Amino acid sequence: MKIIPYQPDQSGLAYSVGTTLDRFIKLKQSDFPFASGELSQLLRDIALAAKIVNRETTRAGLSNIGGAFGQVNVQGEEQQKLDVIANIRFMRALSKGGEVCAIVSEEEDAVIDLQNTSGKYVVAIDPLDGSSNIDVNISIGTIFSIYRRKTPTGSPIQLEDIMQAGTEQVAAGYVLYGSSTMLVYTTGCGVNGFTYEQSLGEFFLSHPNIQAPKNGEIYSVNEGTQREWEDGILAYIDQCKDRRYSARYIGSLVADFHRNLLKGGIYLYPATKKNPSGKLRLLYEANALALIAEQAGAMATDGTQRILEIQPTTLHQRTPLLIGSSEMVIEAESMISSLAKAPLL
Ligand SMILES: O=P(O)(O)OC[C@H]1O[C@](O)(COP(=O)(O)O)[C@@H](O)[C@@H]1O
Ligand SMILES: [Mg+2]
Ligand SMILES: [Mg+2]
Repeated sequence: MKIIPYQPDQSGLAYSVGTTLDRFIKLKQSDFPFASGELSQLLRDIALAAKIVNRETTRAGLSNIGGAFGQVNVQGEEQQKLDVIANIRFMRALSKGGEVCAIVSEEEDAVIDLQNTSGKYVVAIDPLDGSSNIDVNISIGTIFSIYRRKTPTGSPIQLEDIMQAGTEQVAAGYVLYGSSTMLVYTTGCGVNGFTYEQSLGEFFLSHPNIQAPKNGEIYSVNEGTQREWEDGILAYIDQCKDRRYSARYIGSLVADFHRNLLKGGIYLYPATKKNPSGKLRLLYEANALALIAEQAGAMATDGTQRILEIQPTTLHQRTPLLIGSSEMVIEAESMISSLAKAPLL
């Protein structure tokens, strides 16, 4: 009988493709020498809620949870039933874990104080992104940002715990409920993507150390709003067309961002007459994706300023967003600054 030693993975990484999210989180905890494991547990709580929301989204067409909820949220947008369900699922997961003291959600007017003064973390979340796509079976997502609270634990939460710039995020991620379900996140040490294996109920590492292409040939913008763009945006999109780039726009930020992150491209949601500060929300849409973009070597700006450096002043603050391959974002930004801003029609 021959006995041979097990040959471990040759990649040189402490983890390899096929590693479960749980195991990966545990291995990565050593990146934070003083970490107590609470952030790791929080990421697991989010992953659990994502699995539940995944279950709800995949059967929405079969049950009575598709369609409008019959109310508008604080932004004046019609809530879908799944917006409300996803919000409940994430709220439950985040409040039960014990690591979180406060939550900012797209679906809640005010900050939700969990009355858990020992919780170290604040979470900002868009529980269901791209919800207008639910009933037509097109990819949707969840976006989250995690901040460490500024004030000491044991004391009531304060405004400064909530109103933190994106640079203060300790982790951020998104879940994409698409042709497969993926969870992509960063803790500031690169970006990793996990694909959900439904029958096993596990997320597995499928996209280790994601690196965004520096350049690309895809532009993503809602061209229906073109009449309201400033000159710099018009000129940049014209140039994309001159170069015969491909136009790709799903209308789910997570899905549009994810495609461009992997393939190379730029996503733009500029200011328009209807949305003079842009449409996307700083705290629970732009910041998380901006951190992921930067960690993957891409960029995110509002046209003049790095998204992560914007100091929020209101909870549901909006921002113009240009995000994606670094060379494309730099070019768009320079066209915006070189062309005098024409007043919006
Ligand atoms: O329909 P528009 O104006 O192009 O807006 C699309 C954008 O709005 C959003 O749907 C907003 O997200 P919510 O569904 O979470 O409100 C983004 O996902 C998307 O990129
Ligand atoms: Mg959204
Ligand atoms: Mg939403």
